[in-house]
Amino acid sequence: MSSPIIITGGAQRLGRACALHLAKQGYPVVITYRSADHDLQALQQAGITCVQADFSDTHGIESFIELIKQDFSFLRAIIHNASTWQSDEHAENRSEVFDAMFSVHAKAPYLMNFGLSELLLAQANQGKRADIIHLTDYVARKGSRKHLAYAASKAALDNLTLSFATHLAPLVKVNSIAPALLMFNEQDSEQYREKAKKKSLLPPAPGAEEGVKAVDYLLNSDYVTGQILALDGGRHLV
Ligand SMILES: NC(=O)C1=CN([C@@H]2O[C@H](COP(=O)(O)OP(=O)(O)OC[C@H]3O[C@@H](n4cnc5c(N)ncnc54)[C@H](OP(=O)(O)O)[C@@H]3O)[C@@H](O)[C@H]2O)C=CC1
Ligand SMILES: Nc1nc2c(c(=O)[nH]1)N=C([C@H](O)[C@@H](O)CO)CN2
Repeated sequence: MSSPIIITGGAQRLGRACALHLAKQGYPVVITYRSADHDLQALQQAGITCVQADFSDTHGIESFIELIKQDFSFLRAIIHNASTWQSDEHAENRSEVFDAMFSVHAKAPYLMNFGLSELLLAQANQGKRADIIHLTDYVARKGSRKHLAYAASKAALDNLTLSFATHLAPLVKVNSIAPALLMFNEQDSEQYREKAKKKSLLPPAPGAEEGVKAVDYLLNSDYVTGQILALDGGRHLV
């Protein structure tokens, strides 16, 4: 029996696609969800364990860590996918936006990686692969005009990739996947979608499958760690 893979924020979009794909490969998958308005039944029917968790504060993060440590002795991987794309542009309380961005994108991965490292190392000490994957963002290295705290928090997460890769080597690989526009949101206007086409060399919004392929590549590698895998359609050259 394989050890479980944790995917935070796995009830929709990229996290959901990864969870269904990895469950189909035979991994036990544990996803976290924050709000109840998701189709969890389809995930549960696929054999995926769904755990309610909110990483907006330290108590929520530490409660989740304790729950996982109670239920499991080994972990195959942790995929830190949970995220909120919050703008600062019209924020009434920028302090709250900053804290929210850094809690989910940096503090949660930081505390979970330390809190659950024993389970990853136990997996590796059996001679099996163990991985941490941080979902970051192209804007971590470019900055953003409308999502400043978001971009800064994703940059912090990319830096944690470098530190944890060293901290957990050679037993656990730690990498980032840094997408640019992978998927549109339902509310994105036609004008926004058209404008997006000019921002990358390749057609934008390839869909969640592009992220799933990147996760598969990293999980199956034996020589990639401390890397930031850009999925940006050549945006950095535009
Ligand atoms: N989509 C894209 O084009 C791009 C995505 N990325 C990154 O890739 C990853 C996946 O993107 P995408 O699928 O669009 O992500 P989503 O915006 O769909 O968010 C994924 C999940 O994160 C959960 N979440 C948000 N905040 C919290 C929190 N405080 N505690 C716990 N869970 C939380 C949400 O739960 P709930 O719905 O229950 O609130 C949501 O279901 C993200 O890290 C994102 O930043 C980077 C660049 C481009
Ligand atoms: N948590 C999320 N992060 C991001 C999203 C999203 O929908 N949820 N979307 C983007 C955009 O696609 C952006 O890359 C467009 O330039 C960024 N991050």
